[in-house]
Amino acid sequence: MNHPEPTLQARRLECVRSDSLLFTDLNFCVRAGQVLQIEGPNGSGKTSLLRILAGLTPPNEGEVLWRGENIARRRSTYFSETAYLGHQLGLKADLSVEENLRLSLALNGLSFSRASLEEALQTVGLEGRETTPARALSAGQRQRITLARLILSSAVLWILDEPFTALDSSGVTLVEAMLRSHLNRGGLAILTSHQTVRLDGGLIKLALT
Ligand SMILES: Nc1ncnc2c1ncn2[C@@H]1O[C@H](COP(=O)(O)OP(=O)(O)OP(=O)(O)O)[C@@H](O)[C@H]1O
Repeated sequence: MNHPEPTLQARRLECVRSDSLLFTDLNFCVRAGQVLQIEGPNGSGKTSLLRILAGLTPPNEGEVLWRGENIARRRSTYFSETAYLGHQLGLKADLSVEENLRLSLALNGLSFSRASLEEALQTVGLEGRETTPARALSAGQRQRITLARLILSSAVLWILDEPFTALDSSGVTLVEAMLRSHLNRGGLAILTSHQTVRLDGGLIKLALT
């Protein structure tokens, strides 16, 4: 079966939280090779929008389409093609770096070889840390575990909530490089960030108020 191009489309999205209307009639389309950066002040609804796009919360109105189909109707396919990096990193403090990665990828039915693990850890600056428990790492190093998860997931769509938080300048440069190679491979990404994201092209923006 031929799958339509990877595109994520928001149609007439509305979100109400705590009786406040965060956004309504929100429409956009993100295609392969593009990053959508969602900007807006604290409390404007960026995380709420990401959770809707990730299929974790239903919108009050409207729909999200992946490859032209409503994500609510094709949840398992959608989740298998998506990597969501939320505020909560989803790490188990007592598990090692490797165990955390194996567990989180297994939840999506994925596994990886020793060579892929070593390469991913090298890329994110955690080489030799396979057996270190997550609780023994710094906040930035824990964030880097989730970057390794992104690399190992081979997801087409990355949804990243504040991916630069806790990272030093080399970490910021690393995430930008990862985004560039993800786009070059035909991937797409949606992220929230208060800072400038340096890409070679493909960056589109959406401002919440
Ligand atoms: N689980 C929840 N129940 C009720 N209200 C919520 C919930 N989560 C968020 N809200 C409210 O929705 C609004 C938007 O929150 P959200 O986290 O989406 O904003 P944000 O733009 O990501 O903020 P920040 O920049 O601070 O991360 C806030 O006013 C918040 O109080």
